[in-house]
Amino acid sequence: MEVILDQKDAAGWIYRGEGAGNLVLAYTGSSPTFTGKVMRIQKALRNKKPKEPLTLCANGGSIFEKHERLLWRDNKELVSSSSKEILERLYVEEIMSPLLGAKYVDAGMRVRVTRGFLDLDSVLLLSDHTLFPQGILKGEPCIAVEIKPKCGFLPISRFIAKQNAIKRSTSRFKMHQALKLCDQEISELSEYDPLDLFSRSKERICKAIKALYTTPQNNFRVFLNGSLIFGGLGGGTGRTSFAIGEAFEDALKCVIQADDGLRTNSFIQLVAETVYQAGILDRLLEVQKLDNFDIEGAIHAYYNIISQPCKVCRELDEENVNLCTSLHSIPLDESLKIVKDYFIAATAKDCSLMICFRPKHGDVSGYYDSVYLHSTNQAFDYKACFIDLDLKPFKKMEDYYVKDKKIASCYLQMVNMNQGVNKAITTNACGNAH
Ligand SMILES: O=P(O)(O)O[C@@H]1[C@@H](OP(=O)(O)O)[C@H](OP(=O)(O)O)[C@H](O)[C@H](OP(=O)(O)O)[C@H]1OP(=O)(O)O
Ligand SMILES: Nc1ncnc2c1ncn2[C@@H]1O[C@H](COP(=O)(O)OP(=O)(O)OP(=O)(O)O)[C@@H](O)[C@H]1O
Ligand SMILES: [Zn+2]
Repeated sequence: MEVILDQKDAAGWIYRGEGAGNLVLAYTGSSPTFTGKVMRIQKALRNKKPKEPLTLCANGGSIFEKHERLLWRDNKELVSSSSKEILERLYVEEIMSPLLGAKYVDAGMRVRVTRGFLDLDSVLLLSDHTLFPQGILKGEPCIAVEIKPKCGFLPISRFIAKQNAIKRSTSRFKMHQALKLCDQEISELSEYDPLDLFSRSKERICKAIKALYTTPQNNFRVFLNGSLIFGGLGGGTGRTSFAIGEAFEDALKCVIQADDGLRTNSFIQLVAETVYQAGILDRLLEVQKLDNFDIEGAIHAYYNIISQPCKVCRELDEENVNLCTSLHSIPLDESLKIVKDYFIAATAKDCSLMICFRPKHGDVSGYYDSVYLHSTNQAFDYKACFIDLDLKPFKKMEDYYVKDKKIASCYLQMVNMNQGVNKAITTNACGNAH
């Protein structure tokens, strides 16, 4: 039976979180149809006038513009998507799920809504990944961690210009921190480095989780029974203060059986052990690595696809231009593959991972994977899922190139001025007092 959200279903949906593009509401009502679900609403679509069609049927019914249709031409269903929501769902199901593993991906269900419910035609219903499906073990506490890992590898593409060689030895996340600090998007540098989280070394994974706890920004959140208990709601947050740390330690009481002062460490160990043991990030890393030309190579393939003179080659020095010009004589199919892989990798570099835990009782082997926490002698069931696997707009390619240059040069500037980013925190390379 088709699910339709009606005015009578409007009660019980509460704010769960948001990003740049979407608003997420969680269900707390009593309807079994929506129990354990969240609703994901695209912000841009929310503001459409009632009479305006939600399905953007330009381009013969496809929501894609000309070049996007070319890019994704091997996937007929995707190309013929008539609304952004249909497209997003299909992209997750058809492209990301096979790459990341269906076990870790939830494409969700598109549900029609009546005008009395929301000023929309349809929304996406997803499982609430901060919870275990209801009814299995009622009354058990559920603790979930959300990690936005970002890019976990250093690029090795030969198309990286000499002046950007720093990209080969410093993670993009770390370099981006310098730009964010300059732009006052953050007030201090994160201690987190994705290279640790993706390292496959238990010690480095643990170091990464500790760093995320210390400086969560928009990369780390914790939920208890669906409510946020750590991290920023609807955005980032600064360094963890003593008071926040104490409140978190206290909130962990009902899940981690340890004395005061020891629970947070145990929780960090639990998350690190799970990331290490489950190998969840290994696949994500492989998908991120589909970007093997780096933006400095992929941008040339982009100009091939849009059949326009390459704005980048125009500005390169002689040494770089010779190498990059070669990319303008490759077959169209090759250009399409380079750019398509770049976009798939971009999704994988921007998604988040949710891992939900509940204490396990008895020795029974269950449906879920489990992890053992030595420090407290406790076993937990866990389930993991990637969220926010959105397709990035094709027209963002030029922005990606510009931002990449800006990130590398801002970082270098900071290093040069201060001989080390840490020193830059206090003197702030942008000249702003902090
Ligand atoms: O470019 P980045 O690495 O800053 O990633 C953007 C994210 O920034 P952050 O993780 O804070 O660095 C950014 O996150 P915030 O809005 O800063 O929380 C978005 O996720 C953005 O994607 P989209 O435009 O919403 O599709 C992201 O843009 P894409 O690069 O993934 O297109
Ligand atoms: N299926 C889910 N279950 C539980 N919580 C979720 C789910 N999907 C999203 N959330 C929560 O809502 C927040 C915003 O969702 P999401 O990341 O999809 O938004 P976005 O606008 O795409 O973000 P971004 O700006 O990073 O692209 C998440 O950070 C997470 O806390
Ligand atoms: Zn070029």
